Amino acid sequence: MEDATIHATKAQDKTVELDVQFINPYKGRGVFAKCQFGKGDFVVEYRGDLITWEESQRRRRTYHRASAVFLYEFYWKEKIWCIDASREDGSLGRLVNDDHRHPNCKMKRVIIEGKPHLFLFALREIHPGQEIPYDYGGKDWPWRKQTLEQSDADVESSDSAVFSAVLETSERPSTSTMKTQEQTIDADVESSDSAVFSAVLETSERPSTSTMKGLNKPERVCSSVGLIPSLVDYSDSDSDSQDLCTSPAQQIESSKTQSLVSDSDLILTDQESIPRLRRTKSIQIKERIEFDSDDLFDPISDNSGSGEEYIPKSCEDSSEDTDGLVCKKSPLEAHKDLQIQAEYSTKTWQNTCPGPLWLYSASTDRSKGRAVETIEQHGAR
Ligand SMILES: C[S@@+](CC[C@H](N)C(=O)[O-])C[C@H]1O[C@@H](n2cnc3c(N)ncnc32)[C@H](O)[C@@H]1O
Repeated sequence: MEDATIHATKAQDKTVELDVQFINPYKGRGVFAKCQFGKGDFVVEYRGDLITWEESQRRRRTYHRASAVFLYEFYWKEKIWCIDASREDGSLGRLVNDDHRHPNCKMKRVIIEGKPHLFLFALREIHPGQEIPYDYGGKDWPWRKQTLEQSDADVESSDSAVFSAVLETSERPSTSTMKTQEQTIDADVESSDSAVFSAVLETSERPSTSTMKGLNKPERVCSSVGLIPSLVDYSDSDSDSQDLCTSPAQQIESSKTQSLVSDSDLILTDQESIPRLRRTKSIQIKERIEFDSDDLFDPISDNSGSGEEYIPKSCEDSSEDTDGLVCKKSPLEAHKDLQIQAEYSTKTWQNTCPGPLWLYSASTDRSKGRAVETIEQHGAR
């Protein structure tokens, strides 16, 4: 634990013991052990901006989904907090991939000097050359639904543009003015081979998400398009001082015995359905400072409210982390982007990737609360 605290305090990774490697275009990069780790060893911190849940929701609405996946939500002091690791800052924790079958690490929330940190600890011995994965939780991650053969086929069918797009670093998106309303897309996305199709968006009031309590089980709208699972770990245990007496390995073992929260505890955020929540214990270290949530807002380079909409300007920006098939803007893919781009006004959008040019336009009849959207193919560029 001392090891973790030292690294967290210095905001340093174990660069001698860990390595980043490009795995494939589908999975992107991953973190690998260069040295042996023992069971219970601190491996890496999931470092980023500590923000409130409200701020994370705001960012989630403005981020491209490739960035939104780096928002890790967790429960602490009866509130949901978030570590936003979307910035490509060279830190390693953000690059650790998911493996729910054979994870060799586990994420633990650790409080150091009054602030929560997310640390990965080894669940067992990790040998040099092995990848460091942990269980992201939930069950809606797209790769978990795919067979190995499917993802291999995806990788093989990916072209060099895809390859370089994944290799490139992703940028923090600028701004967006997307509304916080649910959209139910009534379109036959299966008929995505047609050059032109239109979709009707029906708007509906979403329940207030300012508090978790009292939320009904969300309906899974847009399940065929735009489902973005989240990194979440909502533990409700803040009084874990007894954890100080146990090693991380013991804590990890004990957390495995905790019961899972039922599906009825799922909450819905603006663009996603959060997968099943997990209950884990936290570790408390020298809680000295009472944390003031006002300190947590880090506006970074965020221009929200400028009225500017986020438009992908490159292949990297428009990459789909969910399936890795970037730059192949089929109507289905473009349709997914509609959800990110959708706003209740008239607007146009076009993809910037090689291949056929897809033009998207949307206009809204505000009085009826309906948007009519069109995607049109304009041949190869
Ligand atoms: C927190 S990032 C991890 C780092 C990422 N691989 C990268 O290169 O930036 C999460 C993203 O990694 C990819 N990923 C993580 N685990 C994966 C897995 N088991 N199979 C396929 N892709 C995975 C997905 O694109 C996911 O959205």
